[in-house]
Amino acid sequence: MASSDGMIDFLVLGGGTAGIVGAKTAAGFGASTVLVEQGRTGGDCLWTGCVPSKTLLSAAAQAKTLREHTGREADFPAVRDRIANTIRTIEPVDTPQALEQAGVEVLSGRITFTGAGTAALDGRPLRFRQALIATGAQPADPGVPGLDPARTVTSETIWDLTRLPARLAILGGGPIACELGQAFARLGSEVTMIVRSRILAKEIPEAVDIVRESLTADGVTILENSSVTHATSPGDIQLQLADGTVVGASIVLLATGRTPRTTALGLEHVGVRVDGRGHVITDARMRTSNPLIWAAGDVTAHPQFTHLAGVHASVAAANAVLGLRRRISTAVPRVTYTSPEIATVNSTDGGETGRSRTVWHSHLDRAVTEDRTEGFTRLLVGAGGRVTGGTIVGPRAGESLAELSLAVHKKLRTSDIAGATHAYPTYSDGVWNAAVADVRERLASPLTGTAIKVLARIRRLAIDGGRISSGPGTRPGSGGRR
Ligand SMILES: Cc1cc2nc3c(=O)[nH]c(=O)nc-3n(C[C@H](O)[C@H](O)[C@H](O)COP(=O)(O)OP(=O)(O)OC[C@H]3O[C@@H](n4cnc5c(N)ncnc54)[C@H](O)[C@@H]3O)c2cc1C
Ligand SMILES: NC(=O)c1ccc[n+]([C@@H]2O[C@H](COP(=O)([O-])OP(=O)(O)OC[C@H]3O[C@@H](n4cnc5c(N)ncnc54)[C@H](O)[C@@H]3O)[C@@H](O)[C@H]2O)c1
Repeated sequence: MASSDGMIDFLVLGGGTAGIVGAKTAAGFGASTVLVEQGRTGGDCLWTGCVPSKTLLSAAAQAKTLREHTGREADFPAVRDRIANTIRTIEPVDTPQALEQAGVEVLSGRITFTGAGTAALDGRPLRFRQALIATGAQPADPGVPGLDPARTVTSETIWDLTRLPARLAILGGGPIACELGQAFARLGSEVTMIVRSRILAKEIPEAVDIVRESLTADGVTILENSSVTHATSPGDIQLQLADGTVVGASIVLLATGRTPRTTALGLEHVGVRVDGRGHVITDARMRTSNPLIWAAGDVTAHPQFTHLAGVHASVAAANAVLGLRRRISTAVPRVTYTSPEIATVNSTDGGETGRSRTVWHSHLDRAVTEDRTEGFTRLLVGAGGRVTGGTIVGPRAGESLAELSLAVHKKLRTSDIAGATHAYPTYSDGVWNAAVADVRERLASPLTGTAIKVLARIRRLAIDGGRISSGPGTRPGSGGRR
């Protein structure tokens, strides 16, 4: 909270993941901290992002099983109730009360900067020493002429639908489109995705091919390299595509990317620069072009993930309050929670160097026992056998990713992973087997092969020369010496 002279040490703009983590970190270091939120604390992740979408995916997987086993359809209002319950269960850690308990004063309203060290909260002046911009992002509007707003939803409003759409058209092919598209198809909607590029353009093609096949098997029609020119809606919506195709829909979901919330923040009054798309520019310490103003989360140009929002905000708050020079990690993990999942760390289509080791899940015993052999585990390996990244495709691939993320973050070698025993049979065996394959191949190099032969020869000579024997009284671990 603000000190007695009204000066705030650390002012946080926005109460999503970045704002909450940044504020709690700063208050934990003893800074007088004020967080301002214009709506509900908790942000996109809790209310309209990760939490509802992962619950929906889980409910949709159960709906598919129900239909396959009984022919019965899932009850959409029950799915909505389940989402609301999940949010209610997770919400308490993000409430203003939880923040106040952590020593953060929470103010409600819309904030803008007014000058150096000053801001206005709905007209009320505030003074601060340092600030964190954590105002997030919102769905981009692709601007389709003729689209009926009453039958158009985004990732923010799709959760208000009271009935399952009979025909759902989705503009976009990123993680939002793929996750929600698969979920609604499994719940029983007829889903068509219209994508300007290919789906999941950041992921490697072999991974995307598997997910595309799975989406198609669930009944999703995917129209890639397509764009909508305009819409008409006498009766159902008709989306006119550039190639002449017409897609009919009862509801249209816009999932064409997210725009940072930087307009009307008064950034020009504090010298905070933004890039061409409106993202706040930061350095690797999360400092903006104003050395006393920091930024984290979707408002920056970093990838838009909850885990990055939290970690980057914590780095920003520690640097701001304690004057540290911490830098953000370059290991960036991400998971797309389709079935199967694509889990990746530092691997992008076209951005890979060094060698790769791939274990196809047709050779992974856990995948075989579960009849889910469509995926693979790929390790990217750099100089000296260091793990530089990787991609895993399969059920719960995100869980096996943790080991790869640690390996990349700590610059571990494949021999480190190979040397750690992994429980059998697990999907993590894929990471292990790929690491073992890499080590084996390196051992097969002429130099290492010669060294191994020399060692084996010395051992043989020692046994033949009688210096080591298996006579009675030899203790295990004594090296066999008598
Ligand atoms: C459908 C969907 C699914 C997702 N799934 C995942 C996932 O599975 N895993 C993952 O890692 N990420 C996921 N994401 C992304 C994740 O939700 C975001 O990266 C994360 O929520 C960003 O947090 P943030 O704090 O930067 O922004 P936000 O959560 O958007 O918080 C910003 C806050 O600032 C407030 N604000 C804005 N302007 C002002 C102002 N002027 N004054 C006061 N307050 C203001 C807003 O009201 C908001 O509460 C998903 C996103 C979506 C849409
Ligand atoms: N599992 C997760 O971690 C998760 C899940 C959902 C969202 N997110 C985050 O939210 C961000 C936003 O997701 P997103 O899927 O909206 O965006 P995105 O930027 O990842 O993908 C946008 C997609 O829309 C397409 N597109 C753009 N304009 C179009 C148009 N006019 N017509 C048709 N297609 C068009 C692009 O080709 C692309 O496929 C993601 O980048 C991700 O960081 C993460």
